[in-house]
Amino acid sequence: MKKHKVKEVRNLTNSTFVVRLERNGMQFQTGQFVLVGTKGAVERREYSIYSGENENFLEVLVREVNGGKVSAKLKKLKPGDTVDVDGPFGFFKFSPAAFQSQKFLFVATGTGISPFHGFIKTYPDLNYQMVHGVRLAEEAYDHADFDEKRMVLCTSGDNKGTFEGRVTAFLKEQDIDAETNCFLCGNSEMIYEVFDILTGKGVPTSNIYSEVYF
Ligand SMILES: Cc1cc2nc3c(=O)[nH]c(=O)nc-3n(C[C@H](O)[C@H](O)[C@H](O)COP(=O)(O)OP(=O)(O)OC[C@H]3O[C@@H](n4cnc5c(N)ncnc54)[C@H](O)[C@@H]3O)c2cc1C
Repeated sequence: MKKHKVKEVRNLTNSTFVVRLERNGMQFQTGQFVLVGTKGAVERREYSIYSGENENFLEVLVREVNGGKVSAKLKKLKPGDTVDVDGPFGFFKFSPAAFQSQKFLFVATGTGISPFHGFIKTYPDLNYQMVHGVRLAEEAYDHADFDEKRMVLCTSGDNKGTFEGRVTAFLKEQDIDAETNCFLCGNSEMIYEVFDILTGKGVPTSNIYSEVYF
């Protein structure tokens, strides 16, 4: 475990924020996660790495969960504070060179967009479509960092996104090339449903990769 100093906390909504930490030389592959906790705390939680492999800082995107033990403490962090970080861990690693087809579909709910932010920061020239599902359009976390033409914002609680409804409803309407490499990240319910939609459209299970948050 290492101590990392907080450089900045950037609020994106009332409950969601980006914590920028000193990188301290940490090597990782985009898509991996770190365990983060406040200084000396017993409890730590997994957070996908939001920043790119080549940036000189380490970022995580966190949503404060109601009554959550760790996320509520992270919300109170200030520049200069220290957090405990372990890792990197995980197999949701992304390296475009590993794929024959260079067509990528990224599907996320809520803060599940975090690893994909890391992907595009690391590999800005990717041929991808990002489908992001949130309740309200204000939860379009840092969408300006993505290519506007490649982003679909699905909103289930207002009509201010590109598509009104859940990511599952959007995907059901799409033709998806079976060669597409599909990456899913977020809550388990979405992942199971999207998995069925994609396989139903002929995408082989070997082309589907997922990271479950809760
Ligand atoms: C591999 C991995 C990567 C993750 N990456 C991120 C990330 O990048 N950003 C992020 O915000 N979270 C991420 N999470 C979730 C995170 O690890 C914590 O579970 C979350 O911050 C809640 O922790 P807590 O201690 O505040 O709440 P707890 O006290 O542990 O739990 C409170 C309750 O909230 C539920 N819960 C957990 N996460 C959410 C959520 N996002 N929305 C609604 N309910 C939830 C739990 O199931 C639990 O019932 C990731 C989880 C995993 C397994």
